[in-house]
Amino acid sequence: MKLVEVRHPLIRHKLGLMRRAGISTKEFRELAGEVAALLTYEATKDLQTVEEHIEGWAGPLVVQRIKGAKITIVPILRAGLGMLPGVLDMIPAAKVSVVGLQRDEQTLKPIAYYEKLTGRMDERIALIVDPMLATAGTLVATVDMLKAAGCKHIKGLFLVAAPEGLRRIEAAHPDIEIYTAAIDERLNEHGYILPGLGDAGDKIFGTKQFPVS
Ligand SMILES: O=P(O)(O)OC[C@H]1O[C@H](OP(=O)(O)OP(=O)(O)O)[C@H](O)[C@@H]1O
Ligand SMILES: O=c1cc[nH]c(=O)[nH]1
Ligand SMILES: [Mg+2]
Repeated sequence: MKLVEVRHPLIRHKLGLMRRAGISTKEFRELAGEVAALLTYEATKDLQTVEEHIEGWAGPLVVQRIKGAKITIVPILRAGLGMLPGVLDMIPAAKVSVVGLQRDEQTLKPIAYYEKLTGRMDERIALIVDPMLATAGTLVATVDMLKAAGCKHIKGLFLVAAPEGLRRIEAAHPDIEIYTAAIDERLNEHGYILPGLGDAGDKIFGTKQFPVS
């Protein structure tokens, strides 16, 4: 499985700010969008371009245009919505395919409750976005969903990933690509990533926060 930990100084700085206890909803949201944009830049490096002949201000010239790659962004509700604006800043014309999954707090198994994919998934590159890859139950179920819809080219963008989850997704779906701002140490007994970010959904939406360590 292609796994890229994007160790760019801007990303490391912004992620460091996100890890502070007591960060405000506004700050967390802004930083989630900014890191998502930087991850998108990295994850789209291999898009192919073609030459296009245009009329420029000083005469004809040849420019580059992205070669017919159709992209759909796949935010996983709810926390994935926090990364969506940053990804759309980079790819404003992308179609958005929303999926909704929530982890059961006891079993840690994902419960799927929503799926609205755009058309022609078999022709598209899917960019899954979710801040946290913990046990990977949510990601495995999402990739299952996308493959069932015919999707063949899948990339996942995460703010933080746990080694346990990375091993699980590699075993289940070795053909996908993962881009993450950080590979953290481990999961705690509640399935939260350490040092992690805490509950990313709660931080993005300003809902209640549990002590989890
Ligand atoms: O890798 P896993 O162990 O499956 O955990 C990761 C999932 O947990 C969080 O979502 P959560 O279930 O809290 O839903 P929310 O976004 O609605 O808060 C997170 O945003 C991921 O989707
Ligand atoms: O650390 C974690 C794990 C799952 N979901 C989160 O929001 N944070
Ligand atoms: Mg949550």
